[in-house]
Amino acid sequence: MITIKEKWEEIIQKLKVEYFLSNISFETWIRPLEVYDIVDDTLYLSINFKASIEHIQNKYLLPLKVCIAEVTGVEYDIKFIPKDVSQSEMETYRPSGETEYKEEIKQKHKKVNHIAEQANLNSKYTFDTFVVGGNNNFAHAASLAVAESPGEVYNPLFLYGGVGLGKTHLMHSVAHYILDKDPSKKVLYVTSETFTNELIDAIRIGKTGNELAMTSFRDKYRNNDVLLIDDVQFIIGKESTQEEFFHTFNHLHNAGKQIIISSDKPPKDMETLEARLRTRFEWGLIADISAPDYETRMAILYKKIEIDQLERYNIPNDVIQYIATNIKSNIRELEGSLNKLIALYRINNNQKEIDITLASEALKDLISPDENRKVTPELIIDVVSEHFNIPISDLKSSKRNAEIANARQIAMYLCRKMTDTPLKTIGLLLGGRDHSTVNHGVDKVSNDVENNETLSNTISIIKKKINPV
Ligand SMILES: Nc1ncnc2c1ncn2[C@@H]1O[C@H](COP(=O)(O)OP(=O)(O)OP(=O)(O)O)[C@@H](O)[C@H]1O
Repeated sequence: MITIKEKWEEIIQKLKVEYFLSNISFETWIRPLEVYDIVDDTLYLSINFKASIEHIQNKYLLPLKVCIAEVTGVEYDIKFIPKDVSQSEMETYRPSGETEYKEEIKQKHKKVNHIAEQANLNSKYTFDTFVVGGNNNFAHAASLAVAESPGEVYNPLFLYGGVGLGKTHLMHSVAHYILDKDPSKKVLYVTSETFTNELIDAIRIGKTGNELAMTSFRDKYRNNDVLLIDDVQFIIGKESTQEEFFHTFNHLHNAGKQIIISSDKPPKDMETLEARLRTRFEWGLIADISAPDYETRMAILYKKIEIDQLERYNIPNDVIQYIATNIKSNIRELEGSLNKLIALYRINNNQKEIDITLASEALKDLISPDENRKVTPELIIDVVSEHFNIPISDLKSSKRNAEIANARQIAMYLCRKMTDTPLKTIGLLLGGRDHSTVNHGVDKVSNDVENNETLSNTISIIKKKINPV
């Protein structure tokens, strides 16, 4: 309590700076807040007017939580109460009974988690797990503003930046935040690949006389309060997809629904994007995410250690610094190297110490950001695994279920088409398969790709991920 009171000025000044509060907002809403009491993990803040509670709750609850946690190191639940509340009234603001309260929260979480899953959201991608640094603070503040007032402030919100820098993480954070506040909101996250493939299917089925296919496609995408489209660069050059997306966009925008888009570049640099879509993308706010600086990389590594409970490995500081120094331009790789380090340590039955030597072994296959990305079979297998969200170990295993077998054959096909690697070597890299199995896989995908437009779309997207140039 004393710490919070002592640090209160520091906390609210941090909030003002980091969340770009105007003087007026700061003086009206934040300055009058006072620390009233702390009970267990709940911090009670008093407010001048009862009527302002809802507004402050909606606008400033999360920023306050974040700043208090950053300054004091403690995450509190926050409750706002009117300034002149009496002790007996105070009880009405407290949770009625600890057990019922916890049960209520648990049930709410369960319900929201289920809704988030249906919206295709990754439960790990929230504002709480997102590290804010100089590279992303503008995008973060914009995302938070959209999360607080969807459809009202920046519409669309267009996030762009290089591979693995947190665009998807931020989009999902906004969606989780909105659902947490109001689980009745309809939220949908899709990649532009899914949008394109579903459109291709709807058109194909429509041609067989089934008119409902297109209607249900449109219902799915237009009947939302928040639509998130990831990696929109992959719809470029596909006329019918751009056309349909244009109408989806207009429909949602006219209805005041929030659209969030991510891309690897800003609209002005998307050369073959139709002009009418480009202008629309520029209507709202465009925010970029760049590569993180050293301090942010360190903070991300520490956050990951905390979230994945890796403290028990006692990873020395110089090892963490070594990773942060060497992996500079892709946060996915930053996280990957930490995972690889732990995997190496465990493979060696915890015999080898976690030190710089082990770390350099873990990092040796990672592409140096300064070098041009060389297309190797290893890289292809990596990208395919990530694209289909299937672990590399499954691609190499003897598992034969359709999803895995399909991804494995696509990896074979791409290794053959994009590199000079002999069939035998591809087979070895994919779990010791013989060259005739690889040959069969390559032939199968080569044939299917001729007749299957969704497969062809998927493969062209994976190719761009492997070699963006
Ligand atoms: N600021 C951050 N704090 C914590 N984790 C982060 C941050 N930025 C990215 N990450 C993590 O890095 C990984 C890659 O991020 P994400 O998938 O959001 O990148 P992306 O920009 O969407 O990449 P792509 O261009 O490949 O779609 C994720 O695991 C994400 O949680």
